[in-house]
Amino acid sequence: MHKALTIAGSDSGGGAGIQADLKTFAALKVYGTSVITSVTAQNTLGVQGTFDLPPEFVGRQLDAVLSDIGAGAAKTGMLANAGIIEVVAAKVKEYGVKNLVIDPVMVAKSGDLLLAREARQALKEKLLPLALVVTPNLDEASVLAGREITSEDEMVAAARELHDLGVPYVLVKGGHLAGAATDILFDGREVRRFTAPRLDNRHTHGTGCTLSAAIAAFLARGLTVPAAIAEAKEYIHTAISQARAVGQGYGPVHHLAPYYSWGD
Ligand SMILES: Nc1ncnc2c1ncn2[C@@H]1O[C@H](COP(=O)(O)OP(=O)(O)OP(=O)(O)O)[C@@H](O)[C@H]1O
Ligand SMILES: Cc1ncc(COP(=O)(O)O)c(N)n1
Repeated sequence: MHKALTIAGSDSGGGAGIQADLKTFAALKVYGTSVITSVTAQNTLGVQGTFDLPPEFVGRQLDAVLSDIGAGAAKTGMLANAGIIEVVAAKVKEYGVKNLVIDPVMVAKSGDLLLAREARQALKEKLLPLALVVTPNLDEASVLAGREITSEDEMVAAARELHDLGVPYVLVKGGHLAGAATDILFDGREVRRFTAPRLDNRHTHGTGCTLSAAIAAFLARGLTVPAAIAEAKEYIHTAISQARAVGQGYGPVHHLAPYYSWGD
């Protein structure tokens, strides 16, 4: 059985975080396990509150999953603070977790902080070197590179710089740029572009979470990184194209669960 682990925050609204990741794993027929870092009170309008779990308890969840079930691939999302980043890094090393996808979540689409500002350095120094793939959006790439990234050329330059930090595959996502939705992958040798037509749909809550979970799911299934990204890109494109209003704000993308459909 293919297995993937998500280490992320809970979104009570069901659109992002752990919930998006587990829906993605299920739709891609990968057995999903979860380690919750923080519980958010959240809906389609924004984040009303966050309650971070003690790092020690995040560690206990990691021990529970990794000592028994294991994971062919793992992803991280919201990590909340430096204490949690440190315990995740330690356990990834202890259990030799392979195929780690890091979605360096910092701020929700609604503008709410999901990672303490003072933890950004810990993310860069302690966790990034353990990643196989990192998937920053434009804002996250700007923070990690230390300057504004606003064009495709700058995305390529940022991908090269992040690769120099020791990440084998850097995927800078261009979802927030105008025009086609193009993501740039740098693997230390060549630059590859993954492009899809831009969809005119405001219901894009959880796109980043879903993309990184889909990459982890396809890695767990044994695909190479470029192949996993190509498949994940197709998955997120379809998921955005089928997204509907749920609640009054930005609705979640639609997960293509194999055994049921929306109904009415
Ligand atoms: N309107 C759109 N049409 C097509 N693809 C899109 C659109 N918006 C985002 N994408 C794609 O969705 C994926 C996620 O990209 P995005 O830049 O939105 O990530 P993100 O900002 O981390 O997401 P989130 O806002 O959920 O944290 C990328 O592959 C991106 O190209
Ligand atoms: C628990 C959690 N994790 C991640 C996101 C980012 O997703 P988005 O940028 O689509 O709000 C979120 N809103 N909540």
